[in-house]
Formats: sequence, structure tokens, C-alpha cells
Amino acid sequence: MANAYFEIREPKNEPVKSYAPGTPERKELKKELERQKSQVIEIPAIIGGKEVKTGRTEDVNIPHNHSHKLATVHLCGEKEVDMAIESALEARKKWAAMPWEHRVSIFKKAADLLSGPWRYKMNAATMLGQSKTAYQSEIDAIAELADFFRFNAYYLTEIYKDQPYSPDGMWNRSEYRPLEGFVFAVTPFNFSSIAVNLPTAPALCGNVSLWKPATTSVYSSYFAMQMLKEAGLPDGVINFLPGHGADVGNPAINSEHLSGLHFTGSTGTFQHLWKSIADNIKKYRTYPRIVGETGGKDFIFAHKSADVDAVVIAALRAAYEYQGQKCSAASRMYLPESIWPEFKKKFTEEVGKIKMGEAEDFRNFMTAVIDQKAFDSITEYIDYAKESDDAEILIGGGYDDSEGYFIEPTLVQAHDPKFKTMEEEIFGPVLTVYVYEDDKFDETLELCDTTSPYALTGAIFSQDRYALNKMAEYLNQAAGNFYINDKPTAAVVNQQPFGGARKSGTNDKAGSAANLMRWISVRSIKESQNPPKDWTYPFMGEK
Ligand SMILES: NC(=O)c1ccc[n+]([C@@H]2O[C@H](COP(=O)([O-])OP(=O)(O)OC[C@H]3O[C@@H](n4cnc5c(N)ncnc54)[C@H](O)[C@@H]3O)[C@@H](O)[C@H]2O)c1
Ligand SMILES: N[C@@H](CCC=O)C(=O)O
Repeated sequence: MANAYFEIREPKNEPVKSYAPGTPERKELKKELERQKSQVIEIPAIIGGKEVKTGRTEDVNIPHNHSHKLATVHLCGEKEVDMAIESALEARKKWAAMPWEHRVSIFKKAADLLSGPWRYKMNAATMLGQSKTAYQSEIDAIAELADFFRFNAYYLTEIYKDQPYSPDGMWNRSEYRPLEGFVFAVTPFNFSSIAVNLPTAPALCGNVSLWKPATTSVYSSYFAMQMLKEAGLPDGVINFLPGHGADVGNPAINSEHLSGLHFTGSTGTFQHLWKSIADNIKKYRTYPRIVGETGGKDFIFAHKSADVDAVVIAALRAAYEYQGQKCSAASRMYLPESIWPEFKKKFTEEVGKIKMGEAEDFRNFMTAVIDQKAFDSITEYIDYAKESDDAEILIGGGYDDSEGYFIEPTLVQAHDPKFKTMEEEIFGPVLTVYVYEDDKFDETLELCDTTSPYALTGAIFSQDRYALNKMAEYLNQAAGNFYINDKPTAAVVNQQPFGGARKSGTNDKAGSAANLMRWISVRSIKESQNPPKDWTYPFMGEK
């Protein structure tokens, strides 16, 4: 045991590399992309540190070039989940008892590996496996993930420092125990950083976890598992279980040892998992903690005083970067008719300059959507808008899945503010605008607040402080991440803690002390230094 109180100073955000022409990082990344494309790897499950090949396999292909195979993944089912639970509970005996500085040290090393020797491997894996441009991959798989590791380590030490008051004669202490059992981490395809954070944040706090990655992002997730091993993560602390949702989900949720669900993905899947936990509630040894960050229908709302150029750039980046597949992506917009003609002209010009194609060609701003299922679902919304009398497509609307799952950046104008594409999450490069009469500002704010069941991100634009104040007040519950004169995407760890409420999740703010607290069960300890020797009270002396 160490005889010292160790400290971590507040870290700095990982600097984002530009990959501009002529930079050394661009050269390194291009080389790594070629290396990864020249091989086909095998992705096993990893249970108790051992590779498990189930023989039930699927191909992993590049979304922007779907005939190119990157890997074969082995899929898990009940047998592998049971093995993983056993391994995790065995690993927990030593991991939960390990002094915290050793756990923290592993994740600090993982951050350094990521900003150093693993940078281009993780970046290229995310570019190829999830079709991100070099920059989108850098802000996700490198910067945000390194920030999660470093800031979570720092927040944990801040939590541990928080101790209760002790009057004379006693010493009160708070002990921050991990949960009893295992945490089930179910992760989305769209952010490598989120995928890795969901099993690692509980692990940092001393928990063990089962990690079910999305099959559509399993390629970068597997690289992350290898990096964590190199950082020194002991066997069995995180068990990697690729597979289809219910095949892994059902046996994990059915286990009496489930102590938490750390989920990011769609609202429908989260509600299904929550309900399954509720159905099993009598079975568990402890009430499972449920943390879920889910869908969104994120908005941009402009007042007539808005700076039109700022709205144009914010809308373009928020709606079309990463093909609109950020949970924070702008997908509905409210613009006053007085600025609409100028906005429409400038936006059409700027969108016309966007290049779309493979991620390896650095001139491209957009690449493909993740898979055939997403392509079919997004294009169904586009076709619906094309056929409706209540809407028209002003920009884009084309798509082609012959080589990759490509969908043009699309702008729909809805004449009905409750049009389907103003209400439902599409999760693709489709932005719908509703143009309101300037003097219907209040009614339109009301519409914005009530049109969708979600409350994840939102942005307001105005140069009039009274208008900004009114918008912020009116939309008080409409977004967990709220932006003023800025786009509603690209939250940074330790700057804009991320998460939403209503149907967008439990708002436990990924990459924050609040999130870590969900993986901790506090034991309050009172030690009496002068225990009473008499059971009577002074008031009992007389009748
Ligand atoms: N709020 C946020 O912070 C945030 C961040 C990223 C993504 N998202 C949301 O994620 C969604 C896109 O991600 P997705 O397409 O990967 O979501 P998804 O719900 O389809 O899948 C998420 C994960 O759940 C798994 N899953 C599905 N059914 C399951 C079951 N029965 N048991 C166990 N696991 C099961 C999937 O295999 C995957 O690993 C969007 O709705 C987006 O808004 C939200
Ligand atoms: N940090 C990201 C989260 C995106 C979720 O999919 C953003 O704010 O854009």
C-alpha cells in the first residue's frame, strides 16, 4: 500500500491534428490506410484475455466501398456471454481491490498510446470501418477518446477527495466502491470514442464489464481492445463480445449479476433494454444502474437578427459532417422569412461545393453512410419528401449504393411544421427547414419545443440579446447541449459535457464526474473514537 495521497493535475484537451497537405501526420495516416486496406484481419471475441473464435462469422466491409473486405468477425451468443460473465466476476476479485492509482495509470497510458504510437492505427481504422474523413476521425477516435481517458482519471480523483464532515470523537469517511457484479456496455457505431468510453469509464472506477460493440464499428473497437491490452489492462476486466443485439443482450440482461447498463444508441433499443431489465427486476442481486444516451432531432433556430453567414456555415457543418450521423447533427431548422432568401442562396452555393466520395481521398468532405440498412431507411425519408405535397426538396435528394452507401447532402423545405422529417430522427444527411413569418416568433418557439420527443442538442442564432434570452428561456428543456450562435455539434470533453433528456437519454453527461458516480456505490463509514459506555440519556434522571 502506498503511504501517500497521489494527485493528478487537471489535464489539457488532446490537440487536434490538421492533416493539411504537406504535414507529417497526413503522410503517416495515408501509409497506415494503405497498410490496413492491404490485409483482411480476423476479429475474435476476447473473453478473460483469450481470443475466442466462435465460427459463426460475418464480413466487415468498407461502407464507402462495400466490395472491399476489411475483416471477418466472430459473433457471440449465450455460451460466450456466460463465459464472459464468469471471467469478469473472477477478474473483479483482484481489479476491485487494486489501489486506484494503478487503475488510473493504465488509462493514462492508454491516452498516451493513442496520442502517440496508436494514433494513425485508430484513425485509419475509424476512417475505413465507419467511413469518416481524416478530420472527423481525428476529433472522435483520437482527441475525444484521449480526453475521455485523461479527464475521467482526473474526475475520479476529485470524487475520491470528497469526504464528509467529522465532529470531534468520530471520523466519517466516504468509500467509493465499484458496483457489485458486471456492467453491460452496449455501444453505437457512430463514435469510436463513445464506444470505448462505455466499458472503460466503469472499469476505471473498479468495475468489470462486458462490451457489446456495434457490428458496424467492430473493426475500430477491436483495435481499441488491443491498445488497452498494451496499456496493461488485466485480462477479464473488459470482455469483448461482438454479436447481434439480442444474441448478446438477452443472456447479459438475464444474469443476476448485472449491476449496470451503459448504453448509447437509438431510443428504441434503449427502451427495449430498460423494459427487459424491469421484467427481470426480482432476479438481480442489486438494482442495476441504467445510463443511456440516445436519439435526437436537433434543431437550429434563427431570429430575424441572426448573422446569416454564421447560420449558413453552422447548418452546413452540423447537418452534413459525418453524413449527418452524429447524434448531435442538425436535422430541423426554423428560419424567419426575412432572412430566408439570403440564407437559401448562400447555403445552396456552399453545399454545391461539397465533394463526396471515399474517405481516403482527402478532398472529400462527406463519404458514405454506415450500411445498407441505414441507406434504405434514410432514402425512404427522402422519397417520402419527394412524393409529398407538404414538402419539397431544394438541394440534393440523390443517392447511389452501387459502390458505397452514398447519399447527397439534402435540404427539404417543409410547408407543414409537423412534417415527418421535422419530427423523426433520420440519422443521415437530410436537413429540413421550416420558414416562419417573422411576427410568429413566439408560436414558432413553441413549435420547436413541442414538435419532437427528443431533447439532445439545439442551437439558436440572434444578434439581439433580448431575443437570445427569450429563446433560451423558451427552449429551456429542449436540449441538454444548447448552443448560442454556434453549431449544435462537436461538444468537447471538459468543455461542454454531453447528453440530453426527454427521449434523448438519462442525461448523465459522458466524460464527467456525474457519469462516473453512476458506476460507484458509496459506502459511508463512521468510526467512533470514543464509543459510549452507558445506554441511558440525561433526560431520564427525573419524571
Ligand atoms: N445521445 C448520444 O450521446 C448518442 C451518441 C451516439 C449515438 N446516439 C444515437 O445512436 C443511434 C445510432 O447508433 P446505432 O445505429 O448503433 O444504434 P442502435 O440502437 O441500432 O444500436 C446500438 C447498440 O445496441 C445494440 N443492440 C440492438 N439491439 C439490442 C438488444 N436487443 N440487446 C443488446 N444490444 C442491442 C446494437 O447492436 C448496438 O451495439 C442514433 O439514434 C443516435 O442518435 C446517441
Ligand atoms: N461529441 C459529439 C457527440 C456525438 C454523438 O453522436 C458531438 O457533440 O457532436
